[in-house]
Amino acid sequence: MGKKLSKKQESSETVHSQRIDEIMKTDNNEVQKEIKILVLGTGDSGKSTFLKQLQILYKGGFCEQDRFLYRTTIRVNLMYNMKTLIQIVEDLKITIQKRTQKIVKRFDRSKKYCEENLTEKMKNAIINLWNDPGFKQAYERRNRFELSDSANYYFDSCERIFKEEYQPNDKDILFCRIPTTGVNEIELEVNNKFWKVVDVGGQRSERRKWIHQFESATIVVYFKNWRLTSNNKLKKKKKNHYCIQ
Ligand SMILES: Nc1nc2c(ncn2[C@@H]2O[C@H](COP(=O)(O)OP(=O)(O)OP(=O)(O)O)[C@@H](O)[C@H]2O)c(=O)[nH]1
Ligand SMILES: [Mg+2]
Repeated sequence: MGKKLSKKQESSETVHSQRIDEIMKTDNNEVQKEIKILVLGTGDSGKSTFLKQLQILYKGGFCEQDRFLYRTTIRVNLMYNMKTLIQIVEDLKITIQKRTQKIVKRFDRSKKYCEENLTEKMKNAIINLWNDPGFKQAYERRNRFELSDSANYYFDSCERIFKEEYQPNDKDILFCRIPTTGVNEIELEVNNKFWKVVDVGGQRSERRKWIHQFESATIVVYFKNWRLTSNNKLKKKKKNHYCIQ
């Protein structure tokens, strides 16, 4: 009797154990299925650009609402970039044409640009200034200043960007710089696996938030800004101005 009961007990324990094994296997598979990639790096190193590329490659690109939001930023950035380039021309005392000097004097150097500054006059001013070889020379020397590497792309596209019906294409969006505050996430399903890619802000004030993201990270990817290599350190001199140490 006792022997029979023990056999029953044994088989029930085996079933129980098998069940636990199955649950653990399923749980393990679930955990393995979601891979969290934490993207770290200093500001302007290309973290958010990487997420945009993933959006294009795996999520069907950008919706109309996204494009509309980028449109305003691209236009406003374009004006700020020209304002910075004028500052570079002046600071470096680069020779520019007489006709261009007049445009510089009349250039609207607003503290805060918005869509209202997008006038025909502004568009012509940017195109004319950019056509001056002195401005191209200033752009080549931008590494001493806070001017985006993609500024030339937007200056070249000024006519198109100022058009009323302008809708940014994927390249326009990839080049658009918006410093991240907080956390951006994108979830993807690739090769039967779920990937969560987490992008954080790399500006100094944002870095204290990184610690909260490490816990469940499977992979950490660190992006490096080529401008900030040890031989090419940028030291802030005054607002918007950097110099190489
Ligand atoms: N030419 C070129 N430009 C790039 C490349 N990757 C990124 N950029 C540009 O460099 C800038 C990087 O900006 P973000 O991707 O917003 O940088 P980030 O690391 O997210 O910066 P924070 O959000 O401030 O931490 C953008 O203007 C991009 O267009 C690249 O491979 N080639
Ligand atoms: Mg970013």
